[in-house]
Amino acid sequence: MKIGIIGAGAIANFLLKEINSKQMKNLHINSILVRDVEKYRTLESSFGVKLYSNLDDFLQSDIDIVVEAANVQAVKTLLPAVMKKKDVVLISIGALADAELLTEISSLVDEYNHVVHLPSGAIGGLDIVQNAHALGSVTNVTLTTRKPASSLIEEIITDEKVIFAGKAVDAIKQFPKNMNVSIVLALAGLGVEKTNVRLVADPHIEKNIHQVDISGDFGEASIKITNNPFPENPKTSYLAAMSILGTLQRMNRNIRIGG
Ligand SMILES: NC(=O)C1=CN([C@@H]2O[C@H](COP(=O)(O)OP(=O)(O)OC[C@H]3O[C@@H](n4cnc5c(N)ncnc54)[C@H](O)[C@@H]3O)[C@@H](O)[C@H]2O)C=CC1
Ligand SMILES: O=C([O-])CC(=O)C(=O)O
Repeated sequence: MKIGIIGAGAIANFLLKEINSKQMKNLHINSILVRDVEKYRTLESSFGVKLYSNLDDFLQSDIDIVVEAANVQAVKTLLPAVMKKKDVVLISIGALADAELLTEISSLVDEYNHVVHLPSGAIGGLDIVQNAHALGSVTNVTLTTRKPASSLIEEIITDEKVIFAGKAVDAIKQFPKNMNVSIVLALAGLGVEKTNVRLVADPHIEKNIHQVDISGDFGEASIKITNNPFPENPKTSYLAAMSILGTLQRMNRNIRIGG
């Protein structure tokens, strides 16, 4: 499968190393869309890719699928045009908290028949939420995220501080680089208005910890993921990048595990 990536940050570089440098079977990154081609020119020789700054040229290049690894704003701006031409894997899923964009994307899926893949990113438990919600009988989904205080706030604190408590739809507005997980969780179940979120800045941790609590007719579940952060971008968990790779690898398989 030939891949085009939007963005050239921590996640994109991880994918370039794992897929192109290690010559991963059945996957190859051919094209990267950036805003400033000169800034990233060395990627061409290091990883054998071609850089584009024009979306149409990028979409017309030799790629089967687009992987977005940029940010929420880029998804809002670029996704409708991408979906008319290619299947897409999104990691800045927070963009879909925007009800208008979600409606537009749903009608583009119907019209152009391209698939939108939403990897589980830095969390787990989406299988439980989706299955438990099959009869619409999930009553509560709460995400509690703890990140190192220095990656969230400038203020120096000695005790942990809750910096957000409320609905997923508001969490992503205030923390677009940290709360994408809350939106994939919401889309899997109760929606962005009914999925509860707490974001805690913790001066005593070095990992990104996500706790997902689910209850409903099925029973109760709690899943805690203690994520190693990316050294290049500590806001981002290593698992988020791995989840893109896993999603791409599973597309080639005919035995589907977990649904
Ligand atoms: N779903 C999840 O679990 C997670 C999602 N994320 C999302 O993934 C995104 C990427 O993460 P990282 O690679 O760590 O961030 P990063 O900040 O290292 O890299 C993002 C890159 O995208 C580029 N970019 C921004 N707008 C662009 C545009 N319009 N066109 C082309 N390039 C553009 C930036 O210049 C930057 O180089 C985050 O912003 C966040 O939205 C991050 C962690 C977890
Ligand atoms: O990487 C993480 O731990 C979660 C994250 O930043 C996001 O969901 O935006």
